Amino acid sequence: MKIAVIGTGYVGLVTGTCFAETGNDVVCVDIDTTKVQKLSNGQITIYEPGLEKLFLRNLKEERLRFTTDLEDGIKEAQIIFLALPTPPGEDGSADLKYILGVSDQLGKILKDYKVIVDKSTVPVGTAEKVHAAIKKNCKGEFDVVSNPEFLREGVAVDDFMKPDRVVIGTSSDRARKIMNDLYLPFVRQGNPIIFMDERSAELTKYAANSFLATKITFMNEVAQLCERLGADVDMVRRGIGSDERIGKRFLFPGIGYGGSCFPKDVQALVKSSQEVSYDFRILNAVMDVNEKQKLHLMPKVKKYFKDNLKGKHFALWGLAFKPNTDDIREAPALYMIDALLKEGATVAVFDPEAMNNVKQLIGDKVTYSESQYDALENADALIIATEWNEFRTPNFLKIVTSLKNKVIFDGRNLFDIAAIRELGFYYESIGRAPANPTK
Ligand SMILES: NC(=O)c1ccc[n+]([C@@H]2O[C@H](COP(=O)([O-])OP(=O)(O)OC[C@H]3O[C@@H](n4cnc5c(N)ncnc54)[C@H](O)[C@@H]3O)[C@@H](O)[C@H]2O)c1
Ligand SMILES: O=c1ccn([C@@H]2O[C@H](COP(=O)(O)OP(=O)(O)O[C@H]3O[C@H](CO)[C@@H](O)[C@H](O)[C@H]3O)[C@@H](O)[C@H]2O)c(=O)[nH]1
Repeated sequence: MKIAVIGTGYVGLVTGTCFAETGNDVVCVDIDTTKVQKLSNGQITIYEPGLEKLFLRNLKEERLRFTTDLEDGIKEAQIIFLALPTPPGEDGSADLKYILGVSDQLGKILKDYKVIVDKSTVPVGTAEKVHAAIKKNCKGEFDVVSNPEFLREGVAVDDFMKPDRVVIGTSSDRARKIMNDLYLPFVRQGNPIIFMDERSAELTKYAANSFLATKITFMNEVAQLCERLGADVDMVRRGIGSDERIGKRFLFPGIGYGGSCFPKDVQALVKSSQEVSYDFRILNAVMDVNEKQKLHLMPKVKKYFKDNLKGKHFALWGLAFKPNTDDIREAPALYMIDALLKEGATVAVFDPEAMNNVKQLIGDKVTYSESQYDALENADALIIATEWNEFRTPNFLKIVTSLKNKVIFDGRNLFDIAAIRELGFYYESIGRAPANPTK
């Protein structure tokens, strides 16, 4: 099939590459000239495990190409995916200016029948708005389909190639058949393509993200209780997660959920609810708890240093909002950095992939280290914000020799309490008793 993908960010690039990988001809369109130039020259623009290999192979096979010219990009396509940003507007609702702007342009250039697919996360009713925006200028035939994307960053290729399910919202039989043919290679292992109406598909995406954010937040509140009641959240997590009705996944407490999706999508669903006079109370609580959770380590840090962080120097491991990505959107680490700097401390950071993005955002407010161990030089304590694998079994001897004090604040519960106690560290984590608290 011939496919166009408009927007070549995390979702667009993965979508375009994976469709090319199953033999389709894909043209990706983006307004960012530098990005299109780099991609056309075989230079990948995001870090996503496994993506570069597929990207290069399909570029070489000429099943994947990039352009800034929308008309050229879509002219042969039977299906046009919109993988455009839907950032929060001033009031927290999803801003549809990119989606509706491109829809408006499409209306002026569509000639023969095409399926326009909302891949972006968009509020209920957007398919109708896209339809109206295209229809305004268009005499040709087209259908608008909602096909929300559920991939996670860091495992995006796997999630896309082997999805738990594909959700397709359409009331057109013609579009349904085309979408079914396109996705068949991805669901051969038995996971379903679930067809529904457009509105239900749009809501499914927000409900999924909000449910997962609620699950994490619930565990973060359980962790708060554990700290106050002398229980261990890891034990409680295992105890409840083995009940199949609850499930083992997404029960890991930490310094809050971040990323480009959960924070904005929970907020957008609350806003959509308000617009139909419904107060989605549980989600208001989720947002409130998560805001506070991002700084959950701060009182512990301040308490250890007797409420005076002025002149203290910290090593911070992990900047990306989660491991295996360079994405720092709404990363809890950034909130920690901000809070530490406000207290008069200095920070040396290390992240395997996200340092350039942080440099672009906050420049020389922190120092950037060559390795996780360089960051420790002369630091008063180590803070861990992201659970990259290389932080899980570090060389503790190097940590001991570089740090001024044997002190670790761990926002992702990486270490075994008994082992770290043996090593003599003062160690604070989430929902577990501190190790060596008297030091
Ligand atoms: N990032 C994820 O993991 C993820 C997963 C599922 C769904 N989503 C949703 O998918 C959508 C896209 O997210 P993303 O993370 O890929 O965004 P992104 O910011 O990484 O990429 C968006 C791309 O669109 C381009 N763009 C903007 N205006 C354009 C225009 N007029 N024409 C062509 N290109 C244009 C930008 O230059 C950018 O390259 C959002 O709605 C998001 O909520 C994201
Ligand atoms: O047990 C857990 C699991 C995750 N997180 C945090 O939750 C955030 C989001 O993690 P994850 O969901 O793995 O990453 P995303 O790439 O943001 O993916 C989410 O958002 C995407 C965009 O909508 C959806 O497509 C995915 O299905 C959905 O999982 C991160 O800050 C994680 O640290 C936890 O704190 N505890």
